[in-house]
Amino acid sequence: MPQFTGILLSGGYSRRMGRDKALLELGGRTVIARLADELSKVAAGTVIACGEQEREAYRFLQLPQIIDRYPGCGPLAGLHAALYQAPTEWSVVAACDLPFASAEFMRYMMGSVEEPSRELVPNYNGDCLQVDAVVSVSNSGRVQPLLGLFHKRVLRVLEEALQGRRFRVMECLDALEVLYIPEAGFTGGPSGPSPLYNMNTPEDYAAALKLVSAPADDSSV
Ligand SMILES: Nc1nc2c(ncn2[C@@H]2O[C@H](COP(=O)(O)OP(=O)(O)OP(=O)(O)O)[C@@H](O)[C@H]2O)c(=O)[nH]1
Repeated sequence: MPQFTGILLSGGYSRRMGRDKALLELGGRTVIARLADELSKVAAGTVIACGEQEREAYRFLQLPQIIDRYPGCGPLAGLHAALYQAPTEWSVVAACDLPFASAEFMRYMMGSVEEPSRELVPNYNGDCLQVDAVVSVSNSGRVQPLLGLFHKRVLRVLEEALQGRRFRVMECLDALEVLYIPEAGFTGGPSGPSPLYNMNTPEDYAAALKLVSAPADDSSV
């Protein structure tokens, strides 16, 4: 299994939430602290990818902060800056709007790049291609690139997109060899909220609070 750098994506404006999503509390911890804990279970080291303006607010985590090289350009810029600095070839990224992203789910994705030979997947011609990224797909069929694994070789595509002011992560995926990992195949974690639960609005936060306070599903009762 290759080593991974953990990237905690936590810049941006949280416009829809109206306040910093990363600092919202869920189950007695801030979202960013929850995710830092999960990443620490699977990554060789974790960095916070944020803008200059978030530096102070996240200092309490005592993690290295990687500041966007393209400020104000969204998640793609955070991913780009952190991959650029990452000491490992592969990184695992989790965004602060996915508060239930779990180490178990990250391990499940990592299984797909466990052995170097498995980095090669046959395409429709039967040729073997080298995987550049592994991204998750929710049960509703939504691709979620901000819980995924990225190899440093994607930097060229990311850099070109940022230079060309094309800021959509999904658009970059089109230029990469991507392995899509369905949430549906994930059976490894404790029952609970979906690791791909997406939290962007106050309503999403209210629903997330209910999810953490819901009693654990115990089928033995
Ligand atoms: N490093 C970095 N991370 C970002 C940036 N913009 C967004 N993110 C992170 O990427 C994830 C997805 O962000 P979005 O929901 O698309 O954007 P947002 O700015 O957080 O929220 P909205 O303003 O409501 O769109 C979140 O975890 C953000 O913390 C950015 O410019 N730099």
